[in-house]
Amino acid sequence: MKIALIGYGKMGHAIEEIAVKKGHEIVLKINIDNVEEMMPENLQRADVAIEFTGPESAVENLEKCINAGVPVVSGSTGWLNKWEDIKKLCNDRGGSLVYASNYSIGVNLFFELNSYLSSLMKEYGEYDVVMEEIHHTQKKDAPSGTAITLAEQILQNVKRKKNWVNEQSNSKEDLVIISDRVDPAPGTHKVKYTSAIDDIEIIHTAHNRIGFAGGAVKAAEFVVGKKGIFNMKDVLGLG
Ligand SMILES: NC(=O)C1=CN([C@@H]2O[C@H](COP(=O)(O)OP(=O)(O)OC[C@H]3O[C@@H](n4cnc5c(N)ncnc54)[C@H](OP(=O)(O)O)[C@@H]3O)[C@@H](O)[C@H]2O)C=CC1
Ligand SMILES: O=C(O)C1=N[C@H](C(=O)O)C[C@H](O)C1
Repeated sequence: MKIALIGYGKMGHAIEEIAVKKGHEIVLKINIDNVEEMMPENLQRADVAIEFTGPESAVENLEKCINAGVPVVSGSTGWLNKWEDIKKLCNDRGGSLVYASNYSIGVNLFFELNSYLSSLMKEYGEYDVVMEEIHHTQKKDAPSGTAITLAEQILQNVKRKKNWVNEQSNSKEDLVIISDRVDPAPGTHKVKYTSAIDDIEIIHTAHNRIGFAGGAVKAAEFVVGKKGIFNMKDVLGLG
């Protein structure tokens, strides 16, 4: 598989290492200093683009890939206020897109656990729920994309919470997400249910970026030859 790497930072490097070990070829590397090379004829040399840049650049990069007719796997977080626009563009152009706030298998299993635990907790109003995410200090967005996905799962089930907030709150209706920035934390997510009697806590701790990068390469292998919009549940067959 020929891969265009859009964003050659921490994740771009980790993805390159895994992709090359699996026998894939990196045919284009785009970073902030050579964005002008991201033209259709260059993108079209790849079977798939993998985009990990950041909140400010993701939307434009996705538009370029979709308009060039190149399937794209995006991991950038902090841009989902533009999700509907990207979805429409992808559908209108008959394109291919995989998006996940977190590509690691462990976090995707954790999502299943979080969803199940929150479905149990819908009946037990004596439990409050709070969240915490811990990442390295270079991270540009807060809360993390993964924390938002976890919060949305909880809000779907625990109806006593009305919305998430990224600050301390005295309102029982707010699902509080605390964001901590500590080096070199690759990514820790905690969901804690507390009552006067006991606490129940689930935690996922990434030890490095290998899980995210390996999942993104898996998603790229999955999307080549397919049309439409997919997520990691599709890639992993989690139904
Ligand atoms: N979904 C998932 O599983 C994961 C998602 N992420 C997300 O991926 C994104 C990138 O993370 P990470 O690799 O750690 O960040 P880095 O800052 O290490 O890398 C981002 C890279 O993108 C480059 N860049 C910035 N703007 C552009 C642009 N317009 N075109 C091309 N390249 C550009 C940056 O260049 P420069 O440094 O020169 O600015 C940098 O090299 C973040 O949004 C993060 O939250 C991270 C890990 C896992
Ligand atoms: O920026 C990061 O590093 C990470 N970002 C993703 C997120 O915002 O959830 C995934 C992972 O936690 C690492």
